[in-house]
Amino acid sequence: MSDTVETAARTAPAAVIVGIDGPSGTGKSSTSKAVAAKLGLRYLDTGAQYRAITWWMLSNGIDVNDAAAVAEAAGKPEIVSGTDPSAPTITVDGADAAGPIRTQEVTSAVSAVSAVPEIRTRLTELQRAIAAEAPAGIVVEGRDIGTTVLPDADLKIFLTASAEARAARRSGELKGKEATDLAATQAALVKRDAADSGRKTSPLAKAGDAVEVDTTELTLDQVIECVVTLIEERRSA
Ligand SMILES: Nc1ncnc2c1ncn2[C@@H]1O[C@H](COP(=O)(O)OP(=O)(O)OP(=O)(O)O)[C@@H](O)[C@H]1O
Ligand SMILES: Nc1ccn([C@H]2C[C@H](O)[C@@H](COP(=O)(O)O)O2)c(=O)n1
Repeated sequence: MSDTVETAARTAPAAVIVGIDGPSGTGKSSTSKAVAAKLGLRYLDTGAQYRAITWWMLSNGIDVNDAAAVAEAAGKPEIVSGTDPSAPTITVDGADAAGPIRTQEVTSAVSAVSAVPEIRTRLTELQRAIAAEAPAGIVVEGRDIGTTVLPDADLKIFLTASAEARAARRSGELKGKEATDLAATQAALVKRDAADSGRKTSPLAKAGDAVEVDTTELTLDQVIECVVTLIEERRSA
């Protein structure tokens, strides 16, 4: 090994694996993307993968409430995630799925599809493979990253926020909506959280060794700063 290569190997920080979990609208995606971009890490949105497979089921006429039919089709679509935090991508069988996976139809169906064990096994394997290939490390966000997908992650974060704050954030994304929509948005968030927390296989849950960050009263910049500080502390420990 040349001196230069040897010095670089000694000084380059080891790959860092970060898992960020939490209920819907707590800021997982915004925080994870920004933290990964700041620290030169890859970024994986596992919710986008569950949405993508749900979109494929709906597009192929599979009844998402028929767990046996969903399980039988679980291995069929090819899901590919691009992990550049400044331009994350998701394709299904080669087609760009970034737009279609955000429709109300997919949002309403995704909890049923993601409760099917065969779906979880398939995507958990994919997520572990992506994390293992990230040279400098990766920020992976979802619902079961700390408990199931990456139980040996260097840092686990569990983001929370009040249902009111999360609904207000989501409504802010949909400018021009009436006040009554805020209540409907909150009810939909709470319903999806209950389904995600209540399923048998790898439910939404805080890992025992995760750091909980309540973002209700924090700006997004404050949450990003907090997570960056926690990662730097782990790296220097
Ligand atoms: N601390 C914060 N303060 C104010 N707004 C925030 C904060 N964190 C995130 N947001 C905003 O809240 C909305 C939801 O954030 P984001 O999509 O990151 O949440 P999420 O936890 O990934 O949600 P989901 O699980 O539904 O994908 C976005 O519009 C984002 O800009
Ligand atoms: N690790 C994960 C990530 C997501 N899901 C399911 C449950 C969510 O309601 C849905 C969509 O996720 P979002 O885009 O809102 O982050 O996907 C899961 O079960 N496990």
